[in-house]
Amino acid sequence: MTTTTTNDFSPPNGKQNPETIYSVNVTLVPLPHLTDYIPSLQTHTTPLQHNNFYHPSDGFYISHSDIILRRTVYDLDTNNTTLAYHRAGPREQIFYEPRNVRAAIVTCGGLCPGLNTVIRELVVGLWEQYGVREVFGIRAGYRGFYSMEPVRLDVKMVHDWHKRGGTVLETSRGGFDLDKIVNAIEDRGYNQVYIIGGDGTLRGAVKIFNEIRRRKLNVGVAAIPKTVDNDVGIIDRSFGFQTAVEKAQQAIAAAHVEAESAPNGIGLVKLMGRSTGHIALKATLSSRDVDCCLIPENEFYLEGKGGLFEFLDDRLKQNGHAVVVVAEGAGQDMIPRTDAQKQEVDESGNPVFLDVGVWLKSELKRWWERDHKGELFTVKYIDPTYMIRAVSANATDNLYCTLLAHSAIHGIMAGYTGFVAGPINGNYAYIPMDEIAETKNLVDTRDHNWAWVRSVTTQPDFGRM
Ligand SMILES: Nc1ncnc2c1ncn2[C@@H]1O[C@H](COP(=O)(O)OP(=O)(O)OP(=O)(O)O)[C@@H](O)[C@H]1O
Ligand SMILES: O=P(O)(O)OC[C@H]1O[C@](O)(CO)[C@@H](O)[C@@H]1O
Ligand SMILES: [Mg+2]
Repeated sequence: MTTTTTNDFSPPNGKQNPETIYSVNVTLVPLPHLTDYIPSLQTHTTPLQHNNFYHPSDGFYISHSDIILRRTVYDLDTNNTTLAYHRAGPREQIFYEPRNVRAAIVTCGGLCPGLNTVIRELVVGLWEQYGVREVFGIRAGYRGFYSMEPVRLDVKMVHDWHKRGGTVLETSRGGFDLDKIVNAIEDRGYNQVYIIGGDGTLRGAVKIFNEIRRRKLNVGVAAIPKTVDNDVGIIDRSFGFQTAVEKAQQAIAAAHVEAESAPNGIGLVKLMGRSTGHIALKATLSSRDVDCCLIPENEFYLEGKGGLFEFLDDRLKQNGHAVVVVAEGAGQDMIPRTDAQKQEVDESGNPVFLDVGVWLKSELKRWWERDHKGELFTVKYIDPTYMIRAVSANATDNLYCTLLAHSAIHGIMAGYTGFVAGPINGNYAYIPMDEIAETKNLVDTRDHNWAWVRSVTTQPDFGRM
């Protein structure tokens, strides 16, 4: 980056000095590489050089000095800094002989549209672009490394997997046993490990990578972030999220039809989002049928001035119907629960939620009975929870999954390890796993997206302003 600076940022007369140069301070985030702990590793020219379908021309190969800026928007009046990451893509020199590669692919955590596409494209990319012939699917998540026989994968087998929802390899929660997993990786002779999963999976992947590095194993580890909730930070969005939002709209449309077809009808839709309201937010913005969107990042209340009931009372008087979208993680603190329920966690240690939709439906009915006894009223509750994530990916997500998988392969082949492949401002980058495992992408209720939701719905701010 240039270091020349000037403080003359004044364009009001429309005449910007064409020679003005501004500066941005860039800090390049170091990316782990196998040669950090195995300095003797040999390089090989990539087989892409002789691939019938790729014709490497100028600019085809990415070099170690190609970077992607984390921030692309700057205010020239302030002292600007940004992090930068190594750019994803094929390298001319690689650190594996393809015929010696034994790759393992695992999917962990909940389902997400596009999982099968990522698996398919890892197999196809390794096979077609690099000539790798030993690719194994680990069954049923992390536990599969040490407790099940792997499945041998080939291009023919995975041919139509992108058309299928779920994960053909199967997935699970829990079962993370670091020693057993890394022992299995060693014993089975895997030298490339591709891990597809969400925040919990990424935290596990960091531990696997650290243990592999501690043992100085010649094994590259890459992760591809997966979460229908879109709660992984740094990257633009997670795959499958758009498909899920699209699917969620069908539920909202149905809730709207039900609500407007009844006197004082309320359509209530619960959408996924354990601790983030991204699906609810984007489905609300794109549907425009929603009167109120409730998310975990913005606490709400029911009774009194500025509460949900007062708002719905007005909306029913004005329009005769209303649609409420609630993210599953919203309002959890208001739902009465037993001590045992308070302690409940799933096999991965995630808290188990009570059904906010069921609770809200009964609270709405209680409110109406109390304040409007004798007047017609109906609440139609739609819970499409698993329907929005159990579908196959849409076209955009399928293409996205392909680029993610191929980026991961190129990175591992280039000797990088302990990284996540993902897009930052539209460009694919390699991000150290530990950095991404520590970030969380929450809805920022101070930014324009949430303001937009509020302006579209005119819902209350629940005391935030
Ligand atoms: N801190 C951690 N350290 C090691 N392993 C972990 C950790 N957290 C979770 N895991 C393991 O990662 C796997 C997936 O975790 P989890 O069930 O939380 O799903 P996830 O990856 O967060 O995906 P999602 O939440 O999108 O469904 C499980 O096998 C779990 O045991
Ligand atoms: O698959 P399970 O264990 O029912 O978990 C459901 C959770 O998984 C997710 O789909 C992804 O984390 C959440 O939205 C949801 O809370
Ligand atoms: Mg998770």
